Amino acid sequence: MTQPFITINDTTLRDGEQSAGVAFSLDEKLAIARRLDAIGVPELEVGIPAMGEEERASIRAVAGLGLNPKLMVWSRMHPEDIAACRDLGAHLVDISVPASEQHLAYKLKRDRQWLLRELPKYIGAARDLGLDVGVGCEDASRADPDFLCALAEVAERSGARRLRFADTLGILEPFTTFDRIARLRANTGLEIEMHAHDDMGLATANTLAACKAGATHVNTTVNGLGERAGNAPLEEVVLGLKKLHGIETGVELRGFPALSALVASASGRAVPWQKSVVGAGAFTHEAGIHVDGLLKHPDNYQGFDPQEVGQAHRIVLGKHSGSRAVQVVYAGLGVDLDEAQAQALLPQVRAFVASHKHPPETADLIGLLASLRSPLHV
Ligand SMILES: CC(=O)SCCNC(=O)CCNC(=O)[C@H](O)C(C)(C)COP(=O)(O)OP(=O)(O)OC[C@H]1O[C@@H](n2cnc3c(N)ncnc32)[C@H](O)[C@@H]1OP(=O)(O)O
Ligand SMILES: O=C(O)CCC(=O)C(=O)O
Repeated sequence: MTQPFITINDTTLRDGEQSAGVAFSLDEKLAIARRLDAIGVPELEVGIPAMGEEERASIRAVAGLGLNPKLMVWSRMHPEDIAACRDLGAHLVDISVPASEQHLAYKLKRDRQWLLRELPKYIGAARDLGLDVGVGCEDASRADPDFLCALAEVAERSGARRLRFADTLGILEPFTTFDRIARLRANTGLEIEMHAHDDMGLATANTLAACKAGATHVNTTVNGLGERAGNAPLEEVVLGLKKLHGIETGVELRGFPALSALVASASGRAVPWQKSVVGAGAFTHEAGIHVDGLLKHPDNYQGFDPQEVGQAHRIVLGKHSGSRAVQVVYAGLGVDLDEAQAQALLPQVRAFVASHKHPPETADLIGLLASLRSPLHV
């Protein structure tokens, strides 16, 4: 079943900040929230009130911005945690419940009956605070699917509106994700929110599969920040939904470079060069055949136009360059080279990259040309 629209619930400010060693300042949180709003992200998970007054103050401050996104906070099944969500300006609370036997028995030392019995009172307490409720099924991927359906039934009956399916350990693959979400979809009227982790590099694939199976909401983080290997990256999920499934999110893709740079700086976690969509290398070309093909027609070597995500193709010279690329790069410097001159430069470009391990910059290119034109090379 395909949804025409999926609601992005971005958790950069909650799970993203749980990335080991990351701690946003208040100003950074506000700047990230503003920019997520500016590109049209409709929901933000903004923190954990039980962490203390500083965290609550930051949640109030985000709420005080009066932005468009609905704000969600995260809570354990603790009366004090729920009480800490009072008057923060949040709209929703995700009440996290251990859904697997592993977590029930070895984390909380409880059993299924306890959870089914206790859950309604926490949902009721949160509803009494005027909050909408999502039930966050932690470790849902290892939970008994029948038990998840039972949890969904109790949650729905008790006034929750959403069930979060968390692949807490990032152990699912897309086919299983599809089956698990489709089964839930067939058994509950609740909104279903997919929360994926990238331990096996499948967070985006699992998120897209969940959407195909009937999930209505998905969690993302900018640059894929988050616990361990991170969460499903916002930029990949929005692009994948649009390009692969024709599903809209209302998120403006061209805003990604600035958002990515902001979160990289605030988190102290550089974006990997090869990172899809937002990495510096994601649209950089060196190989001669690719550059030649790209120049003849962009669609020869692009799956989508980089301008759609606020980026542009960049051509650099290197070990795998061909003469066409040499001519184009030098033309960019105002130097016209004929085919023979370009061919003559290729060995020098190769030698440069072999010794420097990076493409020649403008000054290097001028130097290479000068040495070619020096008497030694005539
Ligand atoms: C998979 C996820 O991302 S879940 C979100 C995890 N995020 C975080 O942990 C970040 C914020 N956490 C914190 O600041 C702190 O851990 C706090 C304030 C929440 C709690 O701190 P402390 O009271 O010192 O507890 P501590 O962190 O050592 O242990 C966690 C406690 O929560 C309990 N707990 C864990 N999940 C739940 C839950 N869903 N419902 C109720 N209790 C839970 C654990 O069993 C443990 O309690 P115990 O010591 O009685 O066994
Ligand atoms: O309990 C939840 O809401 C999910 C928490 C989470 O971040 C996870 O399980 O990875």
